[in-house]
Amino acid sequence: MSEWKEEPQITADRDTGLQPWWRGLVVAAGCAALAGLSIALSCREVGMATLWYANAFGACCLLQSGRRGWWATLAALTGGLLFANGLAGADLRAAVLYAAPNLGEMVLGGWLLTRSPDWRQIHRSPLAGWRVWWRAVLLPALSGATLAVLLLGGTGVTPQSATQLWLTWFEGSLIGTTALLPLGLSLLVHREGGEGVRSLARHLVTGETVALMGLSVGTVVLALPHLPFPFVYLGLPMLGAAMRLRYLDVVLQVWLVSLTVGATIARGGLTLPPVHGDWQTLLLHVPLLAALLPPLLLAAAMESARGRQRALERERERLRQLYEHTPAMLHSIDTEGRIVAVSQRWLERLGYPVDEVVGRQATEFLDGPSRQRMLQQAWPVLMRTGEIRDIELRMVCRDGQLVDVLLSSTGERDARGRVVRSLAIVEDVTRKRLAEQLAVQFQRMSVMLASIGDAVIGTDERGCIVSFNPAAVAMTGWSATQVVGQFYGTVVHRRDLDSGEPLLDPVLSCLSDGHCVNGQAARLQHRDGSSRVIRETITPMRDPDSGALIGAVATFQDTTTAHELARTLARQAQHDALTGLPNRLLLQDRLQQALQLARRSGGCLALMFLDLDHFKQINDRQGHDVGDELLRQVAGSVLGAVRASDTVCRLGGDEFVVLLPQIGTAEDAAEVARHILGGVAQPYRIGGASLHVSFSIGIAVFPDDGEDEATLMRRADTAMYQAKRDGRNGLRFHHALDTGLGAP
Ligand SMILES: Nc1nc2c(ncn2[C@@H]2O[C@H](COP(=O)(O)OP(=O)(O)OP(=O)(O)O)[C@@H](O)[C@H]2O)c(=O)[nH]1
Repeated sequence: MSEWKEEPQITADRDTGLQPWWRGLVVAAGCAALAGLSIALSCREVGMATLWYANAFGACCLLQSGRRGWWATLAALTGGLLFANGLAGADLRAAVLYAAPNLGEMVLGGWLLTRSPDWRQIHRSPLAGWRVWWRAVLLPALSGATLAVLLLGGTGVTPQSATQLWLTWFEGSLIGTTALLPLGLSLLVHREGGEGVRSLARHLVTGETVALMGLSVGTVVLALPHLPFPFVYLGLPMLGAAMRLRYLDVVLQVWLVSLTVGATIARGGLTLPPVHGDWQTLLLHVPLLAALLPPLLLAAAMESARGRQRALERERERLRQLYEHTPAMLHSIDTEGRIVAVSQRWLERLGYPVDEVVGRQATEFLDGPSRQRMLQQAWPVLMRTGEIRDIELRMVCRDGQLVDVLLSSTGERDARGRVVRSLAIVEDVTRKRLAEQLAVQFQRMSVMLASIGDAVIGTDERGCIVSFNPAAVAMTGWSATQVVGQFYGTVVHRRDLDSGEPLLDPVLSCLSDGHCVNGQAARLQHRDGSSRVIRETITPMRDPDSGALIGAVATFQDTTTAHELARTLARQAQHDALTGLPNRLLLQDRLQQALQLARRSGGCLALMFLDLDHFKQINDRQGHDVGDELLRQVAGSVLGAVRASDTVCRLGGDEFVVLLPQIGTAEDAAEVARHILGGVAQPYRIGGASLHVSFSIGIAVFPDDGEDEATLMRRADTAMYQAKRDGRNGLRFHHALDTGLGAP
């Protein structure tokens, strides 16, 4: 023995928990028991030990003891062997001579087992079983038999010849170790795997195990005494059990069968073949070995196959779980296009139960155009190349909803390279497509908002700005980044057009009552201090589904030009173009207001008609332009003669009207008229000429001369004509026409 290699993985003995002396006692007792059993089963009639179990036990004990406990184990085994031989009647010398070859076998077997880890695979690899057999069974038996002949031959301890001794030793050791070593090694393997004794026992005591073991043992009991070639019959149940039972069950059965064979032979229940003694042992042991060894190898092969089968099933189950529960839409189809498997995600997204999907054509779940594309383009490519990538399709949910998908598929091929099935991954791109469409729409809207001439400002539900287009930037002077998050009213400063007072934030009122604020005109203050007139509209924005307010959009446009134009037009409509004085339209308006006031207050007003005297002559002599200028200067003179609250208007030609809205008496009006007459009496210097003009003035007084506009106008006109008739350059009151009063 060169070196005992510490086998780091052998842990059986190192954690038994037994005290060394107690363990030694157990080892010695076990060895003695098995040796004693073997001796007891020896067939004395033929002078041989049919099977020898102690060496298998010893090899296992040495294997599990490790390097440190090796000597103690060996000592215990020696003690056990000596005790058994002594008990069988051998003297000490004979016992020592018998024990020595057995110890040699144990050591050789144990050492060879530690050199190779094959024994751990014994239960699931026939090759490992074979290697273990010839290394730990055959070689030790050959060595032991040879050593026995060397030690015992010629000592008189045994009556057998050297050949007989070698044969009986070799065969007994070979059969006994073949029968027991696999059981011992299996128990060690199970113990290393953490399987307890109870679990092993529960597994062993099953109906099938007991029945098959009973069949094998019964075959031994029946066949050995009564049938020729009994081991042929024994082989059948043994092989049957090897195919059905676990390896541990089979090795236990092998050991029990060997025990039964040994017991049967010991009882003389075997009819030995009628040949010479040496041949008799061979013809007994070779068939027995042939009956015991193949079931062991077959059981390992079956265990291995079952292990592979279980691994395959686990793998298949794992793949099935992975397939069904992977968070992706998967389906598999056969060559006819029928769905054969589908993932949970696929079913959830399209809303189908699995039994409505499996077996149906995959194209049934596509809309019309997609079905055509699949059948005419994608499917032929898949069948030909075994692969298609990112085919854009539209699937139909159970409720009719459409789902945009990208389908990629890979074909499974048979041995001849033909596609027999394909696995498709379906990517739901509905949201992606929607997002793309929204992005395009958003871009278009952004361009539109940027291009639009009106300011467009979006706010959130609180009234804070969220978008601000370039027109708004131009009109307010704020940049979009400066205003986002600010209230509309703090950015868009608006004032009342007439009063100039700051206006409230219209977005806030729109958001509070949910109503549009339509076409409000206001003056917008630019950041640079300038202002412009705007017309703004505030519209609430609502969530299309819930109807809840989600913000507001304010739009306004610059209406400064239109506003100024309107004001100019309004002014032109009410004023005389030549003199800038109010015209008849405005006069009527003011007269109406003055009459209302006078009626309410009980006051008086006067309406004066003024007509230039002989103006035609000036026109004719000096020209129309001079006449125009004269009219302008005369208008200024009249204006200078009245108060700011009075209205001077030109009716047309050389006719003027003065409205005095508040007078105390008619004399007040006469005073003003005289003042006017005095004013225009001054010469006007126009174009180098000095021109003299005068007015004929007719006056009507409210309420004495009339109570409405038309009457007052008519009567003032009448009075004016009277003034003309009376010689011009004077004034006449209407109410004094009959009395001749009112002359200056
Ligand atoms: N330069 C100028 N002349 C005007 C304008 N409108 C009217 N006239 C002239 O004013 C004159 C008015 O003359 P009348 O009021 O009819 O007669 P008159 O010469 O003033 O004489 P009496 O009124 O009777 O004192 C006409 O010759 C018109 O052609 C105007 O806008 N500019």
